[in-house]
Amino acid sequence: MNLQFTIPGAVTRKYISENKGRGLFAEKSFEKDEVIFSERPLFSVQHVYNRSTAWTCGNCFKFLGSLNRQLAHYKKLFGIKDQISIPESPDVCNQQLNQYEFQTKVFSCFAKCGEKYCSEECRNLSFYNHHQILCVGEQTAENNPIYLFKKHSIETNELFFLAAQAIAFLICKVGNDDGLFQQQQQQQHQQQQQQQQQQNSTITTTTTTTTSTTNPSNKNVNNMVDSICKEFFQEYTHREWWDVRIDGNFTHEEAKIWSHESLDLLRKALVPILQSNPRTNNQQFIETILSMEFYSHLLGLLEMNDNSIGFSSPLEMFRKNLHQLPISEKDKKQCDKAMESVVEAFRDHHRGEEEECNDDECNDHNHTHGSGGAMIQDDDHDVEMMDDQDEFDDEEEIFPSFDGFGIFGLQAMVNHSCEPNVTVVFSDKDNRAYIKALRKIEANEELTHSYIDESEPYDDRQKELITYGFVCTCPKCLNEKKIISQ
Ligand SMILES: C[S@@+](CC[C@H](N)C(=O)[O-])C[C@H]1O[C@@H](n2cnc3c(N)ncnc32)[C@H](O)[C@@H]1O
Repeated sequence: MNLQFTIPGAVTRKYISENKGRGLFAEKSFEKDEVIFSERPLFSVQHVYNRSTAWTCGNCFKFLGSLNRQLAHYKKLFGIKDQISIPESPDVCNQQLNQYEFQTKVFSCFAKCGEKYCSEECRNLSFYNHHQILCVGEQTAENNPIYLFKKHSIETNELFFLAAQAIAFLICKVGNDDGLFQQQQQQQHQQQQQQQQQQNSTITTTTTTTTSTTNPSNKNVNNMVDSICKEFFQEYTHREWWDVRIDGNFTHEEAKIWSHESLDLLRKALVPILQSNPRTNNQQFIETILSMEFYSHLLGLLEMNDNSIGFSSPLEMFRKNLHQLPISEKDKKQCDKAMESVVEAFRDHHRGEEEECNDDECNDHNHTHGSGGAMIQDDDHDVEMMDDQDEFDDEEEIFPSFDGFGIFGLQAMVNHSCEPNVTVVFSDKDNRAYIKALRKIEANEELTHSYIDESEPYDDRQKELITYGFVCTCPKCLNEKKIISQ
C-alpha cells in the first residue's frame, strides 16, 4: 500500500503514550493558514443519500460537466421539461463568470452500471483499483450478490461500502499483474538469489523462480497478502467494529448481525471472482480476506480512522453570487430563469428530507455515518443542513454539496484536541485533503484536530469522545473540568 508516516521536513509520526498511541508532529514551524501537507484518500465513498443530488465523479468527486450540464442533470432528475439554460458567455464579464464555470467531460463506466467519471484517467483508476470487482453492470439481476450486498449496505450501514472498496482494492492488487506484484516477485527473487549465494548452490534457483512466475497462487500470494494486510492493520488503530461503532443509533447486537449478513453476501459475490483468477485462487487468501475476523477489524479500523469529505457545488456558489456578478440585468434574469424550476424542486426535496428526518427521529444510519475524525470541508462552506428548512434566507443551500467519507493515510494519525491547531480542507480540484495550521505551530509540536464540535459544553464533548474510546485531557478540557469541580 506504500503507506508513509513521515514527510521529510514537514511532519513525522511519533509514539506518545499507551493511552494516546501515536500522533503526528510538526518537523518545523508553520505560520497560521499555512498548508502543512496534503494527501489523497486511500479509500473513499459518497454518502448514499447524497448520490442522486450531488452529481460528481465516481473517483475524484469533482462535480461533473458544467453549470449547464449540472442543471440539465437535475432537470432530468426532477422531470422538469424547460430547456432554459445559463447564457454560455454573458457579454459583460466573462472572466467573472469563469470563476464559477467549469468543464469536465462525462465518461460512463465501461460496463455501463451508471457510475460516471470526469476523465478517462479517473475511470481507469477506479476500475483498476476496485470497481472491476464491485461493478453491478448494466442490467443487474435482483439476485446478483453484489447488488444484494449494496442493497443491504444501504439498508443497514454504508461503512460496508468502504470496507468492500478496501477488500476489492486488495483483490485487484493481488489479481492484477501490477507493479506491486512484480515488486514482490523481484524482492523474493533477490532474497532467493542472496540465499542461494550464501548456500553457494545452483540447484534450486531456476525451479523456484519459475514457480513464482508461473504459479503465483501459492506462497508468493500468501506473502504478499500477509504483508499488505499486516501493514494496514499494524499501522492503524482497530478493534472489532461492534465494539467501536460511534453511531449510537444501532446496537452492538445489530452491528454484529449486519456484519455477518454483509460478509455472507460479499462472500457469495467475491468467492467465484477470486476462484476464477489463478492469481487469487488461493484458499489461504480467500479465507483471510473474507473471514469475519478480517471484516470486523477492517470495519473497526475504518470507523476509528475515517474522515468526512465535503465541498460545495459550483452551481450553488454561482447561484449565491449571481447578483454580485458584474453582468447585465438581462443575463442575470436569464440565469435566474434557468435555475428557477430546479431551485423550487430542490426546496421541495429538502423539505421532504427534513420531514422524513423528523418522522424517523433521524435514525437514518446512512445519513448519520461520517464519524472518526474531523469534518473536511472547503474553505467557505458549511456542509451542515439548516435547522429550519422552512425559513429560507440567503444562506440556505439549494444545490447540495458533495458529502462523503474516506480514509486518509497520514491524517488518520492526527489525534483529537478541543483546542485544535490544524483544520482539514478538501479540494475537489485535485481530490486532496489539505491540512492547514489554525495558528502558528512550533517545530516538534503535536498536530491536533477536532473530531467533534468543540464549541459544545464539556459534558457533551466527553460523551461524544467516549465513543472514540478516550476521555479528552486537552488543556481546554482540563481547565473546564477544574472549574466544574470547584
Ligand atoms: C484517528 S486515530 C489517531 C491516531 C492514533 N493515536 C494511533 O496511534 O493510531 C484515533 C484514536 O487515537 C486515540 N486518540 C485520539 N485523540 C486522543 C486524545 N486526545 N486523547 C487520548 N487518545 C486519543 C484514540 O484511541 C482514538 O480512537
